[in-house]
Amino acid sequence: MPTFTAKQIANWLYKRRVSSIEEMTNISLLHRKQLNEHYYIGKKEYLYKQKSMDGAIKYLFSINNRHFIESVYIPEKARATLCVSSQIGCKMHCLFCTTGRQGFEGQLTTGDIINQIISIPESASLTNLVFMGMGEPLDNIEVLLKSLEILTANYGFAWSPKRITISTVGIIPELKRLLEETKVRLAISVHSPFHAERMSWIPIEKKYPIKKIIGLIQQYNFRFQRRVSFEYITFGRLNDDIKHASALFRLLKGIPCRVNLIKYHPQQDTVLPASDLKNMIAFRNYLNSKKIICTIRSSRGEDISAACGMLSTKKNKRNFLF
Ligand SMILES: C[S@@+](CC[C@H](N)C(=O)[O-])C[C@H]1O[C@@H](n2cnc3c(N)ncnc32)[C@H](O)[C@@H]1O
Ligand code: SF4
Repeated sequence: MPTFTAKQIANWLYKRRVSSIEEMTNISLLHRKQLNEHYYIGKKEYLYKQKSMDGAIKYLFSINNRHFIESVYIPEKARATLCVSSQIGCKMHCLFCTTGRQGFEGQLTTGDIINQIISIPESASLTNLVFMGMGEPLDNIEVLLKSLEILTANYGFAWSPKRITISTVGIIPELKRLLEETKVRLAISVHSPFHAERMSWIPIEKKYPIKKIIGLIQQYNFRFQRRVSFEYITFGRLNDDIKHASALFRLLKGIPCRVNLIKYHPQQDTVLPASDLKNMIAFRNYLNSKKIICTIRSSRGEDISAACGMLSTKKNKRNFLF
């Protein structure tokens, strides 16, 4: 096919967002027939949705009719964010995370990631994307990079990379690729400034310690356009005291960043205690006094198990397997 057909196809897929090759009417009949012989458009409707009292909406998608993933639409005053999944389950087994408890069931494809964005009714109103749904995005790096290209390229959605945040526990070689090959925003899940403690909650700390992750981040410039933030779940009497706040300050010293304190969303068979708001406020105030911008992130969608770390599609196998 002539080179310009690629541009036409991208236009039909990413700008017009068609559901079938037949709809690509400026491509010749012969070429549409050839395309149909080798390809299909992976646009798929969601299976089910649930709305939270706070307005967040959780969408359930089927993957190959055998697995399930969830995405969460979060409307706010001035923005509308979609929390996207990058894997079916997760291999990282973080102690506090329901997705981690589900275990790993498979990788998503680039199509599966893009489909979450284009197949929700609120797609056109989205202003931001956060890869904070199911899975560890850097553990699916090729697919992540390809998705980011489609989202930011002129031939694709042409979004500014400033509108996209990748949240990660910090897999160092892939983190380096993300930093080198894209300009998206970064959110590092820290949760403890201490090696042994972080390792007891996030097993990958053994291989990729937070100190080394910070060492890598220090090599890049976050002073201007690009932003890095650090996510910190507060667990009652475990990591929510001033000793931790001061160690976190020393760890992050010199990096222009912000810290987001996250309320712990307990799992059914909870093993960790949640923190008091009083302690979270004291922690935040300590970091603010040290000139690190720190905020307490409000939880969204907790009543429908859509808040950070609550996504799991284990139960859907019973309800939706055909
Ligand atoms: C589900 S993860 C997905 C992205 C990536 N795998 C990561 O860990 O950063 C998104 C955020 O939710 C947090 N999280 C996980 N379980 C949580 C829980 N039970 N309560 C609050 N936040 C949780 C993670 O630490 C992370 O900051
Ligand atoms: S917190 Fe992130 S990396 Fe850890 S198990 Fe959950 S999804 Fe995976």
